[in-house]
Amino acid sequence: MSSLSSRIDATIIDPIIPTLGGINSVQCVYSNARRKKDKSCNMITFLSTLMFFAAMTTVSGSPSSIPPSQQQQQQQQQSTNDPTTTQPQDCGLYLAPSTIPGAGLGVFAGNKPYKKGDRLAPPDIMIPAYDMTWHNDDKGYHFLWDEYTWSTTMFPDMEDDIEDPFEQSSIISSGFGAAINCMLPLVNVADYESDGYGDGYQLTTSGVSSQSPGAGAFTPMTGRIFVASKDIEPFSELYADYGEGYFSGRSSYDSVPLFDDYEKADKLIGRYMKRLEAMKSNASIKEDLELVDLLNTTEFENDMWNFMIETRAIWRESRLLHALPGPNTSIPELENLMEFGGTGMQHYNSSIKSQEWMKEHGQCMDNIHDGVSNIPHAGRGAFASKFIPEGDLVSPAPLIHIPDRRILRVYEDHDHPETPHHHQLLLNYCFGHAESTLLLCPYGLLNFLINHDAKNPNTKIQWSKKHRHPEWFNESINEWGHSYHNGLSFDFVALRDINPGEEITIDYGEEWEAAWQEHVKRFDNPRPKYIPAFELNKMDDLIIPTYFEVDYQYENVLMFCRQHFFPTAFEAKPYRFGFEEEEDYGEYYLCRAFSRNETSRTYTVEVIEREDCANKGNYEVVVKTYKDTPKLILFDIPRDAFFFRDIPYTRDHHQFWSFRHDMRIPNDMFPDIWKTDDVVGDI
Ligand SMILES: C[S@@+](CC[C@H](N)C(=O)[O-])C[C@H]1O[C@@H](n2cnc3c(N)ncnc32)[C@H](O)[C@@H]1O
Repeated sequence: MSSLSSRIDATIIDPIIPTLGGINSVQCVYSNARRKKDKSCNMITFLSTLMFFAAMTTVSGSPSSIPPSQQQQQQQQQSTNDPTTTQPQDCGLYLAPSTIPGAGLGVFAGNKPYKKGDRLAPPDIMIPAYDMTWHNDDKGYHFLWDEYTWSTTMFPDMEDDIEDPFEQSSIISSGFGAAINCMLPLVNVADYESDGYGDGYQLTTSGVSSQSPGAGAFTPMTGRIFVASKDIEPFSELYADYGEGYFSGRSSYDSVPLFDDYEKADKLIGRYMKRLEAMKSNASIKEDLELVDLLNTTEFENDMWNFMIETRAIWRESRLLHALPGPNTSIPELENLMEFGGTGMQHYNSSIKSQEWMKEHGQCMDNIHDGVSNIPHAGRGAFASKFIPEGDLVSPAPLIHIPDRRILRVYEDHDHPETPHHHQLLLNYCFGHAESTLLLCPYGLLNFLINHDAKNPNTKIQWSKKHRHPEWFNESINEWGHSYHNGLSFDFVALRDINPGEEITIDYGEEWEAAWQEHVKRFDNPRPKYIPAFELNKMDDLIIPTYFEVDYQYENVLMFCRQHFFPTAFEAKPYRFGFEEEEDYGEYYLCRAFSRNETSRTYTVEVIEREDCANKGNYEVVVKTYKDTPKLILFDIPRDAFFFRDIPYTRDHHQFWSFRHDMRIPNDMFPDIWKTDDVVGDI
């Protein structure tokens, strides 16, 4: 299996907005110097230019460099005080402003250190957004979620979800996966499965069968687990690896340094420091005593460095220049950084916050854990992990905005765009209002899992006090709805004391409740015998029906027989599934059970192929032969030999009858200015 970094091509963070000084400050950096203002300014500008280009063009040699600044050291000392005794509360993970400039919020370790391999959070559920381009009539569209989603190539179970998942789908990994930022050299979080830690992902109906009105109304994909890929100090920012492709493939990240840029930056600093030394000891300069004095000041060294750094204002897209430490970095600081591991480490110390900082800026994210809901038909749910007093934060929830919910419409054909057949599953995980096209979808740990209780909810949503863009409350959706970063947040807040283990519920609103009741009333069990393949595979004692009893290989599910039960030489086309390293990897053949021996629980099996019947919309079964025999028939085949796969687009959430409705934002919370004339009638 390839590495995580090469397989991810998408996720998260808001565009990094480099914070650059203006060009004027570059031109005369020494204007405040006490002596020889004009001469020194010109001289330094000239020398700097020479040195900068000399360093840039002759980058070579090995890195060495920067030490933590004094401020960073203080902060580090604070954060390494005994965390178990000094923390205000026991919290494993925080949401707080990211260390990365312009990246919005990030996820931070709580008051305890994590060891390499430790699990960091409850598993993420994963929501597929499929065929978005096709359903939007192949037009370009704005979808902020694209910045927060992961490539489906990460998730083997997506293979059977739609026909071409790798091209057409992306996965919303709604908890950690959506909240965590990436700083390539400081990645400290790994994906449990993809990075070889084991087998986290799973498909599950969470106890809701396909015969329930809840079937297909929530995602079957869960179990994405994140672990520490190195030891992590308390209050450190957590960084996952989005892969270099994420940054190189998006113009808004043109200035984000890649690994290679940090290496070049290290070499550049090495050359720069050598040149500076050489200049100071230059024989002709040595004769000018006043200039020698000047050159030996820290001020001069800082200004030289600033001259180089502030050229970022000209070469805004230089990843290399952005890999260099910021303005006013002194020579001893550069030396220290190089010793500390090079430019890639420059934000290491600033990524570790103090307890006081976290108390002021952070919101605890780990008050809840996941499980199967107690509510009939509801799927999974969120449960209190600790006692949460009335009025306290249950969970912080940054919001991804979708200015026009019609983007989530799903069609069978495009002839009548005003009457969609269905909606993307994501709709069920977002909040809306009857008089607006706007949807606000919360992310953050397990917020997606909070279920509805109309009568006795223990939690409510309220606007957070920590919005990135509070001004949006006074602006119409047209003014901010297309911003390519998020700006609003909810807090889920306890309506009463909540005991550990209690399921967290909110009221989704009267319209949701009415729609659900109507759905339950009308639900007519459209697939009475259907069981998804991923459930059949888990049933060790499954009695395989023969094709005289049921036709499930023609509808919704395909049945395969594992190769090692077969004679070696015959002509049927084998299928290969999954990744080579996986236990199940191997050759499979489509097959069907012909008869069953009830005593030995073994089967007589025919190997088949399915052939598309043109224009008939179904398949014909061709029975395969072996050498000169008319059919390939195998005897005494045990249950273990059978393996099921879902036919694309047949899982419950693709069924047009599966329930769709957004959760509702209460009227008294919804600003009038966000109401739209163009109200969407269908939901
Ligand atoms: C925000 S999601 C909640 C998480 C969801 N239970 C899951 O397993 O992913 C909202 C969806 O959960 C289900 N749900 C939540 N509350 C429910 C309830 N009281 N009764 C039935 N289904 C419910 C519905 O399918 C709804 O569309």
